[in-house]
Amino acid sequence: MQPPDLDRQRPSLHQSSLPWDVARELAHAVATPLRPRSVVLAEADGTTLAVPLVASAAVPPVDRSAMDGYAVRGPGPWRLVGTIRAGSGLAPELEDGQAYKIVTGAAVPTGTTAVLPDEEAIRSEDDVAGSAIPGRHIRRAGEECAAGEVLLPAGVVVDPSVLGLAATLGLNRLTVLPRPRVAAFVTGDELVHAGASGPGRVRDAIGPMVPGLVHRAGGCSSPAEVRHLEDSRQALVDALASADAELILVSGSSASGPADHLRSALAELGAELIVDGVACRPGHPQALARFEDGRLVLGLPGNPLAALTAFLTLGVAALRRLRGLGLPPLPICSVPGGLQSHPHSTRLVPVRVTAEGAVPVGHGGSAMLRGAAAADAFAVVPPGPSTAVAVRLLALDPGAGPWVG
Ligand SMILES: Nc1nc2c(c(=O)[nH]1)N[C@H]1C(S)=C(S)[C@@H](COP(=O)(O)OP(=O)(O)OC[C@H]3O[C@@H](n4cnc5c(N)ncnc54)[C@H](O)[C@@H]3O)O[C@H]1N2
Ligand code: MOO
Repeated sequence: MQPPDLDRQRPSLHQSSLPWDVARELAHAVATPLRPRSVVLAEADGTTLAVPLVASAAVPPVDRSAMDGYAVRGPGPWRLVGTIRAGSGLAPELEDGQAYKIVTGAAVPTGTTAVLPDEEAIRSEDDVAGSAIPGRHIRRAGEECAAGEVLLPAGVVVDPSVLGLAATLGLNRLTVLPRPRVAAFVTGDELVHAGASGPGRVRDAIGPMVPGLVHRAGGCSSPAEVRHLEDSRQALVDALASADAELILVSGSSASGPADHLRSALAELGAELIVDGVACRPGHPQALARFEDGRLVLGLPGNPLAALTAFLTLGVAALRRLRGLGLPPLPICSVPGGLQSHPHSTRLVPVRVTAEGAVPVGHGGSAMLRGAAAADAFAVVPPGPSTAVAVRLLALDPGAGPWVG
């Protein structure tokens, strides 16, 4: 049974639209951080540390050579007594006047007073001479950290350097907030997934954007998870009811046309509509809803640029909270030529970020991606009667650091 009156009972989008900043903050506030779990390092990239990263032992664990050369004891010349390779165990103690040939990173024998680099060594058959400054070229045990030292606080995003550090510490697993799972559905009977657009056929431009956006925003999805749904409320209801993900994206179906079923499907499933339109251009029909079980549904407008701005506005905010992260302030940048404000809506204008400031690239209409493809960020132009000469930047890459601009 379809409840056809649900759409008519709604206030118009213009009445229910929230200011852009309010909508973004709300999307962040309504999400609940995921539960921490232990994952192997290979699965931890992009997750969030749930507990501080603590050194279980000193790094390095022993004094090591920082150069290929000779571990020596006392003043030279030294008699060569052996060779220490990268995988050699600890060599016997050095005595005054003795030297070992050694490679970078190998443990220096007890008693070593310095390492003499190859290029500073004067070699003869069994001896080596040169000027070895005491303590030079030895990486001391505990130089990087002592046992028990807190290296990173909880809340840090795990990136390749964190993974390398964890491995250096001898860890095999990390306790993290995992990447949120994101399911995605594109709707529209006119959509095709190969070949060109034409009368009655529109090439899907949103599906191909989703996996990369989701990954950069710290979620996980795969191309196989972007499913095309026929334009029917029942198909949408079934897909929403069974989607096993913390965030569900639905593109199209967000406005008030005969095939726009998102809001009525959400109502039928008892979802709470949290954002019902955002006062921004493009992207104003975007919506965010929450099921009782906590799953969030983000309605992306069908126009591709509007879908992109909606994901970067509400989707990224919700994902950050699911990952246990705050909503970072957006960097501010000057606009040399100024950008005209809209009287009631926040404008999101594709710009390139240059040394001179933000430069609009044009082609920022809601149905076109040409501007976004050439841009680094959206300039966030607040509503009002004026021309903005400085704007906040919403990065097109949601994984980019806050120093962008
Ligand atoms: N009476 C009203 N009509 C519209 C309103 C409104 O407030 N009142 N808002 C307009 C705005 S703004 C937008 S944005 C769109 C949003 O429409 P829907 O989310 O319902 O999406 P559709 O109607 O399915 O499609 C709109 C447009 O985008 C094309 N499309 C859809 N999906 C894709 C895709 N995956 N890849 C490429 N292009 C796609 C679709 O063919 C349509 O041309 O509504 C306005 N109308
Ligand atoms: O605001 Mo629509 O989202 O113009 O494209």
